[in-house]
Amino acid sequence: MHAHEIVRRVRAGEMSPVEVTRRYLERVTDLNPKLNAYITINPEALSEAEAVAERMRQGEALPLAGVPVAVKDNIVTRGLRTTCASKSLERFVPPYDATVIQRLREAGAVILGKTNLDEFAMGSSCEYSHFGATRNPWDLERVPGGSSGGSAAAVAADLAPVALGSDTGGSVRQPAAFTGVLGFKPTYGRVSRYGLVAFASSLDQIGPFARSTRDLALLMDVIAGPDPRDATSLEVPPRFVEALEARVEGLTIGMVKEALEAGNTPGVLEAVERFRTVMEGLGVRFVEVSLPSLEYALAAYYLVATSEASSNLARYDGTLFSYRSEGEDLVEVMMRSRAEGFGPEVRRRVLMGTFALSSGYYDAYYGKALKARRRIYQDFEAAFAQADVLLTPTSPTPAFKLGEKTQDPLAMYLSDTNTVAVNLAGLPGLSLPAGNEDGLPVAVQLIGRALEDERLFTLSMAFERATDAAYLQVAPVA
Ligand SMILES: NC(=O)C[C@H](N)C(=O)O
Repeated sequence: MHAHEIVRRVRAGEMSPVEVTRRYLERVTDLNPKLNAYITINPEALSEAEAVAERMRQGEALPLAGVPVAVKDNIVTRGLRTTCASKSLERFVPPYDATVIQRLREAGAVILGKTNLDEFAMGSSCEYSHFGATRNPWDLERVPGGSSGGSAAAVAADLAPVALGSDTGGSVRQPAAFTGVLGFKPTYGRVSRYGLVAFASSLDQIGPFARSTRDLALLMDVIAGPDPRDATSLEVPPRFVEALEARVEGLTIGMVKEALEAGNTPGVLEAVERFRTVMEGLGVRFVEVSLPSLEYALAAYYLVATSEASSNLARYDGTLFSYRSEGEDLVEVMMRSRAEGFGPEVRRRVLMGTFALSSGYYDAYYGKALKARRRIYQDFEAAFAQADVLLTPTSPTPAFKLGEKTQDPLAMYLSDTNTVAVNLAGLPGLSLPAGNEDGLPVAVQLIGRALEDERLFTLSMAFERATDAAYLQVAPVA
């Protein structure tokens, strides 16, 4: 079901929040063994749904009345374990809710469970999880993308109407593309990061998944907005649902030349063309734009992200809340706890980041990456002088097979080419399904100017209305 339908039916008294939650829990029990989308089911989900019903009886008007939400397991939930798919946090039960969780609860949503991810959100396939890989509901031999693969798979298979993920370099958009759902990465600062376990703090943003633009907007209106607990959050009120009714006529979309040149599969290019044709029919103008420094984005991203990660992950030393190993003295305990608590990709990233920041190498690596970041930002500014919104494929290929890239980290990193630049520049990016290739979904990415997030929803809604929206159907889990 769509979240907006649930809200309507619950408010009309046609269904109770408990019935809705029970229905989803049954589906999860049925299908999660095949998908491994959830790490933990919230044992309190039904009683939380009952509490929502009680609030409605008291007359509260709740924008997400009775909507079950799946939450990526790197967003902290009070009393419900939050593992980051890592052995190091396997038993960590947070004493507080992230701001987004608090806002969801206030809005009447029910936290259904915590979804699988690549450990600490580091990966593009959801295979680097201490709890095993998540599978793509369109083809169980394929990955759902990552790192928010569990949230994407859950929404695609309707094991939740909507979900939250986090996006540092594409972790919401790429899995959304691989599973045929909508995924959105807001402008840096529009959604509070308080309670999101930090990976790369200058890039991380929480973002929603849904099977309709309206649901995506409903969620954004609840989770976005300033938060005194996150100094980087911005004083900009969310107006996403309102933006669904705005007009697209007269807008200009810039096709990013470099992203459309090499490496895309035919199905991905067809999806871009299809999107263009549909939108031209609605009066949108298309021009070609260039981002010459896009070729440095991946290198810059993997330096900035790993450098920040090496610092952020220093806290998991076995002394406070993470996995603790044995040892002769404190240093040995810390070293062993980290070596045993972290999986291979996290260790690789911490090593790369520590190296990039070390004295003697700092200027050559981290310093240079910051310069490239600046150039990328300037390229975007120039492109936005010619167009209101930019267009690229979200990912150059549809979902790949399980195991296909785990032995080759570089090949894995390459699936992020089009998404990482958006995080480096702090811009909003929306992935929307626009076609398929051999039965697998493919998607386009819309990139907006900073703080013009809502415009992407206007375009997405127009595309959804103009097409038959059959691409938003529930995945078969086969
Ligand atoms: N975390 C992300 O946004 C995904 C990216 N593939 C990474 O591994 O860093």
